[in-house]
Amino acid sequence: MTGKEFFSVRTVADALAGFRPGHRTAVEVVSLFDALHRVPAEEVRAPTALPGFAKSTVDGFAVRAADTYGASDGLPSYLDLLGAVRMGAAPEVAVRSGGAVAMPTGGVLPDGADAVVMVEYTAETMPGTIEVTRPVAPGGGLVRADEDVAAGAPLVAAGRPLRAPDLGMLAAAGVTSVAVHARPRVAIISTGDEVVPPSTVDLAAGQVRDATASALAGLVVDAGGAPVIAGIVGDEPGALKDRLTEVLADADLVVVSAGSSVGARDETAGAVAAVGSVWCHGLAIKPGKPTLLADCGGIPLLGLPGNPLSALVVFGQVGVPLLWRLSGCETPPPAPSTRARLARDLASAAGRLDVVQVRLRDGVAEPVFGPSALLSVLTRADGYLVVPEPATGLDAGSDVEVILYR
Ligand SMILES: Nc1nc2c(c(=O)[nH]1)N[C@H]1C(S)=C(S)[C@@H](COP(=O)(O)OP(=O)(O)OC[C@H]3O[C@@H](n4cnc5c(N)ncnc54)[C@H](O)[C@@H]3O)O[C@H]1N2
Ligand code: MOO
Repeated sequence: MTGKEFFSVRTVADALAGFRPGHRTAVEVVSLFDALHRVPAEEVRAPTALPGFAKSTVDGFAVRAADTYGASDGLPSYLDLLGAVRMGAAPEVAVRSGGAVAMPTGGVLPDGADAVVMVEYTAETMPGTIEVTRPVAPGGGLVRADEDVAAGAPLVAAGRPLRAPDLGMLAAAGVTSVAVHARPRVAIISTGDEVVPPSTVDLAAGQVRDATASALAGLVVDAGGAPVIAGIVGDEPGALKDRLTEVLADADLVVVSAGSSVGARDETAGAVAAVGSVWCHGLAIKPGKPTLLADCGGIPLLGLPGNPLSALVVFGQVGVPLLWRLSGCETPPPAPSTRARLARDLASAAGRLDVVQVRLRDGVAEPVFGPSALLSVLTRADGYLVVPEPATGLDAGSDVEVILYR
């Protein structure tokens, strides 16, 4: 059909605000070793205080701080050496006024002590007596029993992906498993008669190997999802609808690439309309306008442009936040970024989000231009910048934020 236009074009901001999945994935309990970047389904509180005992943070001597006041190289404080604390054991001796107990870093602070003076500021000039040549303030050289976390205080928050230190904190608290949202299952369907599996050795005229599914699977994994490669569907009428019906039974998000433009064989919109309700057809983004968002009985569906570059850009802007939300995380973890100086003017249309690939050289962001038909535009880029929806462009020399690929 000719003369077709996109209907119901929406902005990316609208899509992020208004196209929200109603459901979250189920909750499962995983061990700490499987918990990195997973999203806790509930807050975890510390069963007990951490570290749980007042401990020395230096090698030295547990003392009463007041006994060291005014100490200097010229006029040291002399303290009786009362004993030593062993690592991993309760102190067998207390500190009294005028006394000191030898301490390893991490040892339990003996009763009566309120500070630990570093060994560097002491000397054992005669057996049984130490000289202290620097004063230490109360609380110096130690951490309190509840200084890391108080009993009952939050260890990790619900909805924030777990980072490596969070796993350490949970382990320290004796929490060895954690309830997280299941990885969203993302069914990835490629469409088009010309698209053949990547394993195809010899291509017939006009055939292309499926580049999009593998690349999308990478983005899905990166955003904590579980990709399910759901194959290639040809252009014959009805085929896509049948495949959609199958994959919708077992997916949290369905992604269909190609076929959502305005060409004669662009079947996606029709097939999607048969299994769900189309939320928008056409997104105000460049590249990536031929995008379709639909709700299929509570399962969000993303119809992406055929050009792999455009498909990946749109998935990054819309699919990735959607995936995080499905996993129970409302605000996706920020991608690493850097500031740079824009090398040249960039034009854009107001109301449209432009995603511009850039290379970075010595703090300068040089746009990588090229048609969306070329995937190499993405593989050559170090990152991308966004010309926001209200802007009509950016001037050469502008300070821009570049989101970095890793
Ligand atoms: N008259 C117009 N034509 C086009 C417009 C337009 O607005 N008016 N938009 C262009 C843009 S932008 C894009 S993007 C494409 C998107 O069209 P479709 O989503 O219908 O995708 P196709 O036409 O099927 O494919 C486009 C291109 O990508 C190749 N392709 C598709 N799938 C894969 C895959 N899995 N792996 C590798 N390559 C793939 C396909 O062979 C085509 O070359 O429409 C423009 N046209
Ligand atoms: O939007 Mo097309 O998606 O520019 O290549």
